[in-house]
Amino acid sequence: MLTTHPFDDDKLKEECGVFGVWGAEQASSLVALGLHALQHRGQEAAGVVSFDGTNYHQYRAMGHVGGTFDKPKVIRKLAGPAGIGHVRYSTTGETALRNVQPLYADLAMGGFALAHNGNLSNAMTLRSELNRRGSIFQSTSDTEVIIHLVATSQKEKPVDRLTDALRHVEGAYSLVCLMPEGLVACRDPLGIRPLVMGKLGEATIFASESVAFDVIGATFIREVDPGEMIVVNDEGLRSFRPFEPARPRPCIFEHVYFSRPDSIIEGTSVYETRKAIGAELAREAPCNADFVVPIPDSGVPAAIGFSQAAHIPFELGIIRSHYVGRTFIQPTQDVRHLGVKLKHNANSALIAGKSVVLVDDSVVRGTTSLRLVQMMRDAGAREVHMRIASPPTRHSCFYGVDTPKRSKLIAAQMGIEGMRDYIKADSLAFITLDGLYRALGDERDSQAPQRCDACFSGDYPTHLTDFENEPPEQLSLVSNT
Ligand SMILES: O=P(O)(O)OC[C@H]1O[C@H](OP(=O)(O)OP(=O)(O)O)[C@H](O)[C@@H]1O
Ligand SMILES: NC(=O)CC[C@H](N)C(=O)O
Ligand code: SF4
Ligand SMILES: [Mg+2]
Repeated sequence: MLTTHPFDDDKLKEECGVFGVWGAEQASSLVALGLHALQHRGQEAAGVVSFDGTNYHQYRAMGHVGGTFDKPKVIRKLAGPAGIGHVRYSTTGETALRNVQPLYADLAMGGFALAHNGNLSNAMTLRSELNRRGSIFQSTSDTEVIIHLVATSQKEKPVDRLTDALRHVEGAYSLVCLMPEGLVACRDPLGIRPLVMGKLGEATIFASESVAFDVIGATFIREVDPGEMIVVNDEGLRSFRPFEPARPRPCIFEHVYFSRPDSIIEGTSVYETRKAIGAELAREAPCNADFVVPIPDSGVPAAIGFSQAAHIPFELGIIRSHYVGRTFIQPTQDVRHLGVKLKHNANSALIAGKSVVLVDDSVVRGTTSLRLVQMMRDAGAREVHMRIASPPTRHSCFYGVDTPKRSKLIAAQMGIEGMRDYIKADSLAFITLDGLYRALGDERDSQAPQRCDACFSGDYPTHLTDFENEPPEQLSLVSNT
């Protein structure tokens, strides 16, 4: 059986990445490079659709970008000066070729290709209605609902049909589309998922994260604003705001874990923000230890910030193998437990006899913490403390991150002392939600939070129509942070 991660069940499964180009020679080669830089956002599958002025060309495959889109014969077939691409981690619909994006449909208005990062929280409800009215779905992904809403809209112009469609959906969407008017980029009114705009020569580019511009030498221009739709074609660029204005609620977890540290979000380096979070954590939950040890990869910047603020040396007490990517052929059940050492191993010569404070960005099921605390002890650590650079993850995400059900989130099941006991650490502390906002340069407004922080607070910024009948133990709208 193929899986996307050796410990597949234990993880927040990231989200998706989108990329779009208008006005470049062989746009698909830029799309492939951009998707490569966004690979951390989705490793299940990747796809590209290009437009040569007359025809659309498409290619989708399971697995990583490299391995498919590094082949000249694949790129050559994706002809034309415009292209969009997607890397997927599924949130609705199984991991199968029919759900791999960009989705494409020949509509009465012309070709329509769509790449979506996010998740719609009323997709099931809309799908049943559309089914009843005769729509025939080709996939099980929430994203396809948008295509049927565009197809059945009564509006004249293609872009108006898209706007009309999006007025019916709820949840999170950062989209790039190829359609008769050109390349269209759009972010939901709350701006839950990121989307940025750049330039390379005459070409206009959109991407989930700015790091994708770096790899192709493009210049960052600005973020696509929450609720903004931008249409790019040979006549130029047109921006408009077709939705009711709303107070933005961008995802706070992008800063903590999802985005690459070399990306810039909301004008700030993700790396610097993570260091600031680590420093705030050190102030809120100080700890005496010989070393600060990061849990690679994503715990590293927060650990550097913690170490600098606490004046405790930073040491690589856990070494991460670079040969365990996130695509891995799962070993047989009896050797599966050995897998943990494939990714992380103790630097025993450093650790023996020392007290360490492990710093990680988040705890989901607690598997990583449990294994690594034990690994430190096996390596002879005298004391093992654990500090986490986000508040306890107590609620599931419905906006494009594949979090486990609440019943699988360790912090939804027990308090901090219970978790400390479970992972067998000498001490355990999480940054507070207010502390996290402080590290981001804000003071959290508890009546109207400036960001989506629902996985910590339970304060979901949209209706969750499809989940209204979930049992309360799976879904709680009550804040208990
Ligand atoms: O409590 P758990 O269920 O174990 O999940 C939490 C862990 O998962 C993530 O790391 P991951 O290994 O996915 O990726 P990374 O290498 O980018 O840190 C996160 O950084 C934590 O280390
Ligand atoms: N993680 C995502 O953004 C996924 C996009 C879409 N909801 C899908 O499942 O394919
Ligand atoms: S629930 Fe959490 S991960 Fe999901 S969008 Fe909100 S803050 Fe981000
Ligand atoms: Mg990690």
